[in-house]
Amino acid sequence: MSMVRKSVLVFRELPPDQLARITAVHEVVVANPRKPAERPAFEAALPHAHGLIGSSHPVTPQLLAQASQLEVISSISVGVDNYPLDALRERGILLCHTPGVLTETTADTVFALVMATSRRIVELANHVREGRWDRNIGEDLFGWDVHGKTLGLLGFGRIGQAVARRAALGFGMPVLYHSRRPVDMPELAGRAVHTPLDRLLAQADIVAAVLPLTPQTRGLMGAREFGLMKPGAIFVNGGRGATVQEDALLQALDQGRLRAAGLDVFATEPLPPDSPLRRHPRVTALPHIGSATHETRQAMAALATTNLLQALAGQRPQAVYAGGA
Ligand SMILES: NC(=O)C1=CN([C@@H]2O[C@H](COP(=O)(O)OP(=O)(O)OC[C@H]3O[C@@H](n4cnc5c(N)ncnc54)[C@H](OP(=O)(O)O)[C@@H]3O)[C@@H](O)[C@H]2O)C=CC1
Ligand SMILES: O=CC(=O)O
Repeated sequence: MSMVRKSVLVFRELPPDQLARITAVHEVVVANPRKPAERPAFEAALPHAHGLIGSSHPVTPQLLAQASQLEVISSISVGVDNYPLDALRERGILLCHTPGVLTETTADTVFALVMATSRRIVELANHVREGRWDRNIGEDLFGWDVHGKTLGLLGFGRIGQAVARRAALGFGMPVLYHSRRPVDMPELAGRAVHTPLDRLLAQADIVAAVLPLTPQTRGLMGAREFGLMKPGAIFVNGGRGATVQEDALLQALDQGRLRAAGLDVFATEPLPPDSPLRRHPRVTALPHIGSATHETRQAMAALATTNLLQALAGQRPQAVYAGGA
């Protein structure tokens, strides 16, 4: 690695072992701009930073304009919707991310939401916790089978395919998927079928979105799309909240068209206190925990640190999303 000491701004907590890898080589400021007390330190360090590493905070073009020395942003996430891609390209700044290391964990989370919504896990656990289990439950509390149901996947990249494997191989579910290009997945040998969006929505019992947020996917699921879903279908989102028009989702739930929704991601995060999604009886809401296990967050931090150090040493980083020479 390069012996030239550069300035690194860590804008989200990093595990100590990864932070130590950076401080061994570079000057480091740790300041999370989401914490008011740390905001001044973040702003003071930004103009000198050669590298940024972190996640969750949107790097706006205005913020980028203050970072005149910047060579690389290393995001501790696979999604890159928090970054101004055009401005980064114009300035030749590398954007690195963490694909692959979080795929299986995020697929587990998506599948957990499929199970939780279909079998009413949270509602029934609360039934016990709140002391309402005083006799055998009746039909009003029965759930719905997952095995054998048709799963419609919006997005069929790394995570979508990992969800499909769980569904098709573990639960005998036929899988339909929507993406711009068909994917050859011999492992599923015809059990995952590339399907136009409208047909997928009309045929799937459970629709799970694992899409990146882009100008094309923003608001993809609106009133028309929820209206095409089977009456009583379930909707799950493990990609990005803003791919869904939340008002339309709520309306589909309230009108009884959708049976339930399982959501790990929201248009605004954390979910605002007055959001009806917080307490809706047929919504299982999680605080964006797709990749949040000890093992996976450690692997993401390690990959992001490697990306950063490689970029600052003038090497091609392991996982570049965009930019650079
Ligand atoms: N909940 C959480 O904590 C997590 C959420 N995520 C989110 O999941 C997203 C997906 O991750 P990953 O699977 O690794 O990404 P990939 O890039 O591997 O997959 C993206 C998929 O989306 C499809 N896609 C992209 N644009 C469109 C479009 N306009 N219309 C239809 N399909 C489209 C792609 O296919 P094609 O290009 O052929 O259209 C591809 O199948 C991330 O970008 C991130 O936002 C990721 C990790 C954790
Ligand atoms: O949402 C998480 C990510 O890695 O992207």
